[in-house]
Amino acid sequence: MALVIFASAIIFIILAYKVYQRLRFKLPPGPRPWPIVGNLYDIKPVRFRCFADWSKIYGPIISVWFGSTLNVVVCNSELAKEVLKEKDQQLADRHRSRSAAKFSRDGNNGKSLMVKNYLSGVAFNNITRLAFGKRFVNSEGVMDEQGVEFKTIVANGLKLGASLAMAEHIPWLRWMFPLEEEAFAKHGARRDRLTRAIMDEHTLARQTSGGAKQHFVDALLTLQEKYDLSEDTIIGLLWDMITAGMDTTAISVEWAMAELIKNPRVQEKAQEELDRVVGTDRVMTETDFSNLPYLMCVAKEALRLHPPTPLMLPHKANVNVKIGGYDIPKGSNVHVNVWAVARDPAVWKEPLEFRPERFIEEDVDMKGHDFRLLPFGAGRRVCPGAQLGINLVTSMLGHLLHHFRWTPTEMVKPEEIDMSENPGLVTYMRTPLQAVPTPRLPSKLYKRVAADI
Ligand code: HEM
Repeated sequence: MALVIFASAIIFIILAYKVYQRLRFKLPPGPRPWPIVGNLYDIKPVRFRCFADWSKIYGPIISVWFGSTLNVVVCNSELAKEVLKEKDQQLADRHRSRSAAKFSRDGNNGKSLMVKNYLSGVAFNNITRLAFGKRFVNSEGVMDEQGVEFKTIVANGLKLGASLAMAEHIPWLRWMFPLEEEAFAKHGARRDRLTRAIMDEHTLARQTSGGAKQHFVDALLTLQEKYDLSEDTIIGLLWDMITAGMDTTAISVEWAMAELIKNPRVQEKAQEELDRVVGTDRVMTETDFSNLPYLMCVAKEALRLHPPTPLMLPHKANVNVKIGGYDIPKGSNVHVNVWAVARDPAVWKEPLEFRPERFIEEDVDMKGHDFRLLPFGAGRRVCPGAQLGINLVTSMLGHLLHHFRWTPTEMVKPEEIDMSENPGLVTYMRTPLQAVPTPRLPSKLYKRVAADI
C-alpha cells in the first residue's frame, strides 16, 4: 500500500512539474500531446514528412512530445540559421539515445540487381580501409573471418539501435526493459574485442616497421599519449566513424542513382563529362573531381532532395533559449528538418525537380554556410566527415556512371520508380532500387584491383 502511495506521489509530482513547465513557458504550437506518451502515437513512420505536414498546420516551428521529452522541429531556412548559427552554442548538446543504422550485402552481375547491396559493400570497404587500413576480402573477393565478424557486429548494432522505443523517451519506465541493456553490453564487449585485436595488429606493425601508417587508427594511436586518449575513447571514435559514415554515403548514392535512372538526360550529361575528362581508357580518380563540375552538382542535387539524415541529429538545449519568439526550455531536443528546408518553394525554384544545373547557375554551399542547404548540418555540431562524405559519394557515383549505363528493370518505367522513404533516423529508399547496368568501358577496366593497399 505504502509503495502504491509512494509511486502515485512520484507520478503526480512529475506530471505537476510538466504542467507547470507548459504553463510557465510559451512553447511552440503543435499537435495536442496525450498524457505520458505525448505525441508518440501520432507521429507517422516517415517522421520528417509528418513534421513537414504539421508545420503546414502549426507554423514553421512546432512542439512534438516524445513521451515526456519536448522536441522542437524547425523547418525553414531562417529558423535553421537561428538554431545552427545564432543560438548554436546553447543548442549544441546531444540527446544520448542508442540509435544506429542499417547494413546488408548480396548481389548479382549483368542482370537487374539490387543497387543498395553493392553500395553497402563499397561503403563498408571505404570506411574500414580509412579507419583500419585493411581490406577484409582477398583478391577473389572472399571475406576473411575478421571481416565476417565485423559485419555481424555492424548488423547487430543496427538491430539494437534506431528505435523510437518507449523506454528511450519515458526514462522512468526504463526499469521495465532490462533485457535491452544486457544486449547492448554484450554487443559492446564483442565490438571492443574485435577493435582491440585490430589495434594490436597496428601497434605490432608500427613496432616492426618503425613508422606510422596513414590510417585513422594509426593517427589515434600515435596521438594517444599526447592527448591522453583512453582506449575506450579510441574505440568510440573509430566506431563513430563507421556508424556515421557507412550508411549515410550508401544511402545518398542509392537515391542519386534512382534520380539518374529517372532522368536519363542528366545521366547522359554526367557520362559525357566523364568521357571527356577521364576518357575511356582509365578509371576515374579523386584528382579528377575538380575537372568534373557537373558530377559534383549531381551529388549536391541528390543530397539536396534526399539528405540521408533528414532531421539531422537532435540538438539538445543546455539552457532555456528562445527560437522564433518561442521558449525552448533547457533539456528539450531541437531538430532542423533539412529535408523540408531544401524543398521549400520560398527559397528554391521548382524545388522538386532533379536539376543539377541549378548549382552551376548559383553555387550554393552545402557544408554549413548556406542555410537553404544543410545535408551535413551547420555550426559546432556540423558533420565532421562532410568533405569525406562528399568525396565518397562523388567517387561512388563517378565510378558507377563511368563504368555503366543504368536503366530500370524490365517492366518498370523510369517514372514508376518508387521514390518514397523508409522510416528511420537514416532514410533508405522504401523499395530498394533495382537497376540494370550495361558496361560502357573496355573490359580490362573491370578487373578486381589487387587486395593490398
Ligand atoms: C553523405 C554523407 C554524410 C552525411 C549527409 C552526413 C550528415 C551528418 C549530419 C546531418 C550530422 C548531424 C549534424 C548536426 O546535428 O548538426 C552528422 C554528424 C556526424 N557525422 Fe556525418 N554525414 C555524412 C558522412 C559522414 C562521414 C563519412 C563521417 C566520418 C567518417 C561522419 C561523421 C559524423 C560524426 C562523428 C557526427 C557527429 C558529430 C557530433 O555529434 O558533433 N559523417 N553527419
